[in-house]
Amino acid sequence: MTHGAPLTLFNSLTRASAPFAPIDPAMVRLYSCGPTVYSTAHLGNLRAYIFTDTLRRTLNWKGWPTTHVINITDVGHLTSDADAGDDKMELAARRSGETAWDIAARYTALFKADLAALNILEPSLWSVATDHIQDMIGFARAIETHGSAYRLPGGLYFDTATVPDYGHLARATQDGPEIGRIEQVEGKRNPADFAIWRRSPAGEQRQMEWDSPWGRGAPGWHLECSVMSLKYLGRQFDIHTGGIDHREIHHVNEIAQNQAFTCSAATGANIWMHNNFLVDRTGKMSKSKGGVATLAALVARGVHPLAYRLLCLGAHYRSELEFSLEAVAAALTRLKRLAIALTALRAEAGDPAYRAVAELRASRGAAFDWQRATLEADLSETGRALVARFDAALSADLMTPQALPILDEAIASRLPATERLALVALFDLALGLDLLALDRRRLSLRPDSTTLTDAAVEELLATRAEARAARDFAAADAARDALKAAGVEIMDGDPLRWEWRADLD
Ligand SMILES: Nc1ncnc2c1ncn2[C@@H]1O[C@H](COP(=O)(O)OP(=O)(O)OP(=O)(O)O)[C@@H](O)[C@H]1O
Ligand SMILES: [Zn+2]
Repeated sequence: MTHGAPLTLFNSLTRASAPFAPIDPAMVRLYSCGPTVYSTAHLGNLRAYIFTDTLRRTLNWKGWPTTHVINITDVGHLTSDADAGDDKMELAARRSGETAWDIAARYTALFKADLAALNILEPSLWSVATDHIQDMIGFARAIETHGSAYRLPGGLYFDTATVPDYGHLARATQDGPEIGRIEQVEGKRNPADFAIWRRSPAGEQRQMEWDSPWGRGAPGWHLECSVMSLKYLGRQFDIHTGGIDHREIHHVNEIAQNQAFTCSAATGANIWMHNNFLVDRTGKMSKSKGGVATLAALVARGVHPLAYRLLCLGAHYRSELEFSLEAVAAALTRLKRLAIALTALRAEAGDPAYRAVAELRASRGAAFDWQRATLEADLSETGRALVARFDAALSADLMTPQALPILDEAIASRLPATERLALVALFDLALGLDLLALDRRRLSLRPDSTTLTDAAVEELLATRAEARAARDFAAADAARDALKAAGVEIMDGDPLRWEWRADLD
């Protein structure tokens, strides 16, 4: 059963939005290009997964169960997407002195922790590239047998002239096609041809290398995603996602390989969706930039991860989003206001346990039919109208910036508290802000820059209260100033009494 308005999604293949029609309504199949685990994901990378989580939750919200695969790229991604440079993993290993395997394990774990902190649902499957080397060799052999690949001293290369309409995805979305901007290699048949399998250079030993019909070496990054998506989701599945940088090369080459493998014009996925960049004043956020660009760095400043999720939801996924500390601090303030309203609402409603929502983390892509049936059972006409408007916003290519104000409207409405709480729980199925568990205490994170402990704050507050009682205003002011200087927000008359202020310096 599907709910509400028809879901329209923007397809980069056609440059147009169209109503979504699943291949199999009993299971929508979704693949997201995963992280290259050579360093900590930056906030831009994480925007890509907040987008896929919103997509996945929206599909579930509409009543479709999903199988969602995210891969882990732990080999084969070169420093330039244009098929040139070093393998990012090998380079990181050389620089740090750790093994490439240890680096992959560490950054995979950190990436998963970041996703959990952002309340992103676990995919149905994490597929790790180095667990699929034999599959990749088999796939590449098939491509070679079909006449779409040729051997050069450097390895096995894909012949882009052998597939129909090579580069369509990039051209469809770009005025001046630049598909040929790829490493020049002696013997390549076409400028855009790319490596499927890279031989380890003579006399050089990679940490990650395997035997293959084309010599000892490693798979190309594009090959990995073709193999893992088709293996788990079938030769034609519903939706493939990635950042907009993948639209020009990586996904173009995945499509070409899929066509060569299946001997057809089919691209592998019906819909290719791309999130736009998180940018800062200097342009696209990328791993080479230091500073505040990671989730851990935000947390160190006392900014809760869900504030970053809210910031992302406040922009449409196809728009650039400019990151600044001020913007994420404003999102934190907005989240705190929500927390205050929701704490009051829970108290008023008598805290019914919406276990269906609490158990979402384990849902692994189940349709939200169960939760929705429970939560929508007793809605009034006004409540149903709010749900319909929220649904219409989401259904218009995931227009979260228009869905968020409807949440505020529901909370501020004159509906009974239990109904307002049900609406919050419903909307949170799609928004994933963990709204029922939000409280201000949880949102108040101690910035690393502060010199005070919680106990020291309590002590200074007690000193201030005593000084005030004794009408020693100088001492009271001194205590207040010390607290302020250490990043404490004093909230007289508030049951919380104080909280940490995010450090924006
Ligand atoms: N600034 C950004 N904003 C949004 N998405 C991004 C940004 N940078 C990368 N992505 C996306 O993040 C996902 C993970 O990419 P991956 O881990 O391979 O990053 P990367 O290419 O190594 O990062 P970088 O571009 O910083 O070197 C991809 O879908 C990629 O398109
Ligand atoms: Zn990919």
